[in-house]
Amino acid sequence: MRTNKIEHIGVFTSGGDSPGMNAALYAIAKAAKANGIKLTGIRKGYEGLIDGDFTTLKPPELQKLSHTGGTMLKTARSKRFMELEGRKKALQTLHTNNIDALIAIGGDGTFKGLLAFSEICDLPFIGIPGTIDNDISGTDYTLGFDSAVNTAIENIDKIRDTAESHNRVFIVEVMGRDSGYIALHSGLTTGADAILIPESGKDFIYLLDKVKNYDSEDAFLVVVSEGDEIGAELVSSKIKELNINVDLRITKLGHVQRGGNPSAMDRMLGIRMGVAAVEQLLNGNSNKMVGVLNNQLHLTPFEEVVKQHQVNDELKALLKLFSK
Ligand SMILES: Nc1ncnc2c1ncn2[C@@H]1O[C@H](COP(=O)(O)OP(=O)(O)OP(=O)(O)O)[C@@H](O)[C@H]1O
Ligand SMILES: O=P(O)(O)OC[C@H]1O[C@](O)(CO)[C@@H](O)[C@@H]1O
Repeated sequence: MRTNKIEHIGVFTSGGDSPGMNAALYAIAKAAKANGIKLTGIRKGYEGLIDGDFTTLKPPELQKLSHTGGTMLKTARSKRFMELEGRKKALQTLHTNNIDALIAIGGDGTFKGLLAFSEICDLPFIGIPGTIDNDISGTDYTLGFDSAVNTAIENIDKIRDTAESHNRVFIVEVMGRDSGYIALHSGLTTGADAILIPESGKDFIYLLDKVKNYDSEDAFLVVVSEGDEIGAELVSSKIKELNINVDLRITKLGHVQRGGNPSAMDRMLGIRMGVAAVEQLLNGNSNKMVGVLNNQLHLTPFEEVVKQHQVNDELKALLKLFSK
């Protein structure tokens, strides 16, 4: 535990934006003000940390933005921070501006960045998991995942309407990078006929078995994660090989899943984790991520966090049951 007094916190969002980031920033601003701490917003993730691209954050302004998607601090994927030279420049910027602690909201890449930074910088860092992918250990859900799933299901429901009207096969690709969480949640909750995720080797076999019996008098919906090793195009050609008469379309939902107002769950997650991040810094914690496990706030060291959050056996069993 650290004992140095913290008077000035810097906060930034990094990696892909995710709904709920603005709610977390509002909570951080509230908690900082309540504790008499100066708060500086760092724009464009690690890019702003390197360049000293700063802004002041005040609770009344953030209050009006906490229900919105995206991130008011902007975000970036920074090549320069991957290099030691960039990290050294960031360290210099922190010292020049008398920032004595950092809160980062981002995904596993962002926390890998903080781990690399901690080799040359001994200031305390706390992370908040903000990514739609839900691919982070140490929290049941990441900020933005619930909103992204809700956006995906709203769109898949719409696709079902047209698919049923035309008796078509639809392959809907959803985001998630290497993680199948968005596909699994959106596929199960929209009654998809098949769900393909990177974590399962059997899902494609279930699909082929099922599509053989497809009677062309109904819709057939496939939800495929972008990280699945087979991919939407190959799935399409395999289905056509089995049945050349199928009327098939591919829809890639893409970045629509990242935007939009955060769900109630993501707003609450942002508020809880934002306040906790400030409190944990003041408690002397460092190099840890705040998460929510079993509905309790939980701290996990960054080294643990960057190991991928796996789709668990219960969810895999559901995938099997609903795919057959
Ligand atoms: N090993 C590393 N060393 C230094 N910096 C890193 C490292 N890995 C990632 N970063 C920094 O963290 C940034 C954010 O990582 P990344 O682009 O992977 O997004 P992320 O935080 O995983 O979010 P998302 O899940 O939304 O994509 C990178 O652009 C890079 O600047
Ligand atoms: O917007 P970009 O940089 O193309 O990144 C897309 C990736 O970011 C995410 O939206 C969040 O990590 C992934 O689901 C997706 O693979």
